[in-house]
Amino acid sequence: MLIRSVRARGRLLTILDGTINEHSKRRETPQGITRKDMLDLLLECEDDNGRRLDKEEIIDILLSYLNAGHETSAHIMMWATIFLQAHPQVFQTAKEEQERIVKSMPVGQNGLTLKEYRQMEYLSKVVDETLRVVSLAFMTFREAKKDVEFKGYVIPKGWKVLLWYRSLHHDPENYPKPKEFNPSRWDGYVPKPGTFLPFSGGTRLCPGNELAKLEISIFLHHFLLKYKLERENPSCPIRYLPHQRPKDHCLGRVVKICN
Ligand code: HEM
Repeated sequence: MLIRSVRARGRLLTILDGTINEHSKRRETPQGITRKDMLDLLLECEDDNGRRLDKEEIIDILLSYLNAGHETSAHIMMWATIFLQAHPQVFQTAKEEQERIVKSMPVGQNGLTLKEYRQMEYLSKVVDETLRVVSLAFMTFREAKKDVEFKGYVIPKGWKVLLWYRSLHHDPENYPKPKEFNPSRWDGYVPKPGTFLPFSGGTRLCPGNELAKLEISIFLHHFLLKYKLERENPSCPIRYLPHQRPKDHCLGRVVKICN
């Protein structure tokens, strides 16, 4: 297992190394770059002393984005399809919203734009509710930079604090009947500060949070309009580590329901 993962890392490093070289060369051509992407920004950014990131540092950042941004969104997409399929009424309401959005698109428009995305009010609640119930990033650590007093206790400087997001999201005082998947609980509801942190908060807030919600919503838009999920073992037990998922990896079929 360890050897395979070291080899896989080696292959990834070769690919990313090639991509960076290619990108750097393209930046030197007369046509240069027409549109900057994340790699351009990483190649350009400097600290206060004018030092730029070296190739190894850029590769580390790209790898951390790849890890942090892939499995997370994919798992939430999977759970949203599971919940939608298990709650036909929610599925129907979300589907009708997407049908309305498609109907209101200007003739000739091919594909979704931000305008349509912003109209996905109910779907956004489906996504938030999925993030809450699943709490994929269920905990993290922080270190106290100075003595901190909290609810009559002192957390001494240097101590590590374990933040258990799932217990926040499943606290019945914040979310009545917390185990229930109920997107309508978000109707007109603004969570109290610190009670909804699927992407963490503060300076380490997930930088991919808006992108994640966008890609999950686009995926669900297409899923709702054209597909359904037929699970092989709908009551399969859940495995919680490293990420929450059915033990059978959600074995089943995604079936096309119309053209
Ligand atoms: C549903 C999807 C996602 C969830 C639930 C999620 C959740 C989180 C959480 C809770 C953290 C903070 C961890 C901590 O406080 O220690 C985090 C950090 C991070 N996430 Fe996400 N994330 C998601 C998608 C993405 C995407 C799409 C990207 C990038 C394309 C991304 C990139 C990152 C990075 C780079 C960090 C580290 C930030 C730092 O340490 O300053 N995430 N994410």
